[in-house]
Amino acid sequence: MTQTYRIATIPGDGIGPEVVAQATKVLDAVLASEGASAAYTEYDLGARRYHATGETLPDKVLEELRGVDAILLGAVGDPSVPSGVLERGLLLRLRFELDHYVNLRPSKLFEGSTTPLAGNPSIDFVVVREGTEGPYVGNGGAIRVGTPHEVANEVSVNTAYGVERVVRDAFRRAQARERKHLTLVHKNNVLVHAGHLWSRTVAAVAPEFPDVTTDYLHVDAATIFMVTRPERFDVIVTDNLFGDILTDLAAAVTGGIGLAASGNVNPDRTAPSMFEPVHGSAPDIAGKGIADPTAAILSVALLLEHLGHADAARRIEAAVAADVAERGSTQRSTDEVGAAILGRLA
Ligand SMILES: NC(=O)c1ccc[n+]([C@@H]2O[C@H](COP(=O)([O-])OP(=O)(O)OC[C@H]3O[C@@H](n4cnc5c(N)ncnc54)[C@H](O)[C@@H]3O)[C@@H](O)[C@H]2O)c1
Ligand SMILES: CC(C)[C@H](C(=O)O)[C@@H](O)C(=O)O
Ligand SMILES: [Mg+2]
Repeated sequence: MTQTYRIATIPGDGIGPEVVAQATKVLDAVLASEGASAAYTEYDLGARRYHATGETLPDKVLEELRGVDAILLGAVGDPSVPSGVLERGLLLRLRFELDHYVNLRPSKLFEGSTTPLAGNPSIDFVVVREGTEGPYVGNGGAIRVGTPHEVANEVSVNTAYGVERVVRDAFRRAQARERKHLTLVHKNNVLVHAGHLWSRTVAAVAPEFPDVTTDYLHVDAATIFMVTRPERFDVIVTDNLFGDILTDLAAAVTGGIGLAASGNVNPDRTAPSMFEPVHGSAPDIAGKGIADPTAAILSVALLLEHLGHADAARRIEAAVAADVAERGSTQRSTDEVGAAILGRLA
């Protein structure tokens, strides 16, 4: 029987639609070779919809999305919309409502990719970024706005439940990897309330995974090691904001933001997971046809892995690796990169 997956696409803003167009071609090709297919529903969400109707994520759309097998998102955010409106009202709302508590962001240095870290072929780590708590929850406010006496708060929320479930997921992922090493990244020398909850949780869960070694780094030191000794990392578990910042840095040292993929995963499968590049809508290059679609294509690999097609995911990664190895420094268009990767899958 042919399996048809219901895939929702949210191309979004800026370069989002450009990279999603390439990613769906790859998804179709790989699923076809597995005797499966994708039935797409495209959702027009983002700046255009906001200007037309004032909506960011209508409840009806959210309910429809709950019924799909997976979501593929391009990017959200546009200079014509006040900063935060789409990011919070659409992207973060999806992550929170669909309980994407594991924001999975792998970093691998593909041979031949451009990195400031010459001669470091062994970078291969994954950041498990908490996706539903921390300073992202919108627990804040401001008074006397616009006056010299303004006070603005953005309070980080860390629950024992939320920290434990993401820490346990990170341990599981570490256990499944060759090096079996987990690094907690936080700032428990200053953020003592949240930081100590994270540290205690890692210590409490560790005995369930006796073969996994652990260590701890303050986030500022973690940025040093990510540049000077990135090979020391295997699995990193960290909070929502530290994970956001660390994964842009990780992308920069492993071939650039154009290669960095992510999965907003609901490990309990109580709602669909959502896959998207780490990068944003890149207004500076949007519409020029030069965005690198590789991150979106590698996000499709994470999507396939989540749907149980691990071999297909590996084939996409191999096609990307082969393409990156021969890229050199010539600038290619979005279509050319997509076609080259697709060609290697044929
Ligand atoms: N997941 C998301 O949807 C997401 C992620 C990050 C930022 N954003 C939003 O995107 C907008 C722009 O944010 P930003 O400028 O801070 O980050 P960005 O990731 O959009 O761009 C940062 C830099 O990286 C470059 N870049 C990004 N993706 C690229 C690609 N595929 N190929 C080649 N170059 C690429 C851009 O041209 C830019 O110079 C903002 O509205 C922001 O909130 C959305
Ligand atoms: C746009 C923003 C809400 C988002 C985040 O901070 O998570 C982005 O930077 C990302 O990394 O996906
Ligand atoms: Mg980010």
